Amino acid sequence: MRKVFVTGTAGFIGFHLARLLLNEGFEVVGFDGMTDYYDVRIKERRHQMLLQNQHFSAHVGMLEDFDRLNDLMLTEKPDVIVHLAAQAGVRYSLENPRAYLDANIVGTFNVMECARELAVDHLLMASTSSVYGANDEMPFDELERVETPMTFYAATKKANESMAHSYAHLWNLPTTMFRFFTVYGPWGRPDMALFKFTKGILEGTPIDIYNHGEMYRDFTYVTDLVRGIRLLIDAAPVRPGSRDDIEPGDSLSPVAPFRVVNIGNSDKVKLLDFIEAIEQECGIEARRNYMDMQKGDVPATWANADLLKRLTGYQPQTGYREGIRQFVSWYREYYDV
Ligand SMILES: C[C@H]1O[C@H](OP(=O)(O)OP(=O)(O)OC[C@H]2O[C@@H](n3cnc4c(=O)[nH]c(N)nc43)[C@H](O)[C@@H]2O)[C@@H](O)[C@@H](O)C1=O
Repeated sequence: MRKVFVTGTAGFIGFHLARLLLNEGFEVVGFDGMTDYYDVRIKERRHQMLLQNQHFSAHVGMLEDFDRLNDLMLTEKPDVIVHLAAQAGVRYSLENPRAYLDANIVGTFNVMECARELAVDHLLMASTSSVYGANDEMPFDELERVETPMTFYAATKKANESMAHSYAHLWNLPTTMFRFFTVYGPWGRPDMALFKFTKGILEGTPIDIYNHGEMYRDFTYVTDLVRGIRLLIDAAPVRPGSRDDIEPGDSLSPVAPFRVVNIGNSDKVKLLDFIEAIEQECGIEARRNYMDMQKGDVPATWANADLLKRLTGYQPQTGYREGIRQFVSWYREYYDV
């Protein structure tokens, strides 16, 4: 049985990925800092659910604590590492940039050091569509320049991509970085739009509408997203012999077994339509509070997911109405409302 070390298993995406890998017969070693950026109880519940499977083990520790992380890695000797733990969130990075520096830069460096030492078969790590920053040519594809991060969060993820490329090159470490597009679904993060809107609508409190509703996101359903990750585990990049070996449209580096891959639904949804679907699902109209654009926010994201399709044969497919239906149903059951 192959062993996968997953960081961030008490988090939203890590939880779903671990569940999928366990269902497929992998052994999963989970590592999570249980930070209190949002309600820790939901993180504990996610770990409790995973622990029902005997092939899952949960370890609590901070990425910044290299000795702890490294000791565990050396004991477990995973075949593959999927690094999802991070300080996430676009807007919080204006309030507390240091949390991003510590978790995303130092923490990711520590994971890379472990991966190098163990010479794992494949290191896969999370980046974000936020690295596309001020780019306005849509849909976003992996080959375009990403030189205009609009928040420090995006800057740390962009830095992670560069850091990882250097290690892939120097140590021949097969590395894939995912650029996620606004992921949503059951067990979602309480700081994200869908959670906040659903809560506000069900409780009858006003919800803020940024940029007067002129916002677009490529909302990606979490079950689709982790299916993409699962398939990419088996698609480790191989260092090309020369530039001519790289297929057009592939982000493979000419000098390293390294690539970045968008995982998105390839559908640009207007935020007002998204909110309307939540209202319909809840059977309650939202009290709307129109506001200006928030500092650091980007008006639109939209993924070109051709590379994911080419590498895995898979393409996310859940529409936002279905995804919202699943989320609201989970939310009502979880909070008993
Ligand atoms: C890929 C990326 O994905 C996530 O970032 P995000 O796209 O900003 O996701 P979200 O669910 O927070 O926002 C979606 C949309 O909804 C708007 N929005 C939010 N919060 C309120 C809110 O409270 N009110 C209103 N009106 N709009 C809101 C917001 O302006 C945006 O148009 C991160 O988790 C991040 O970790 C990441 O990497």
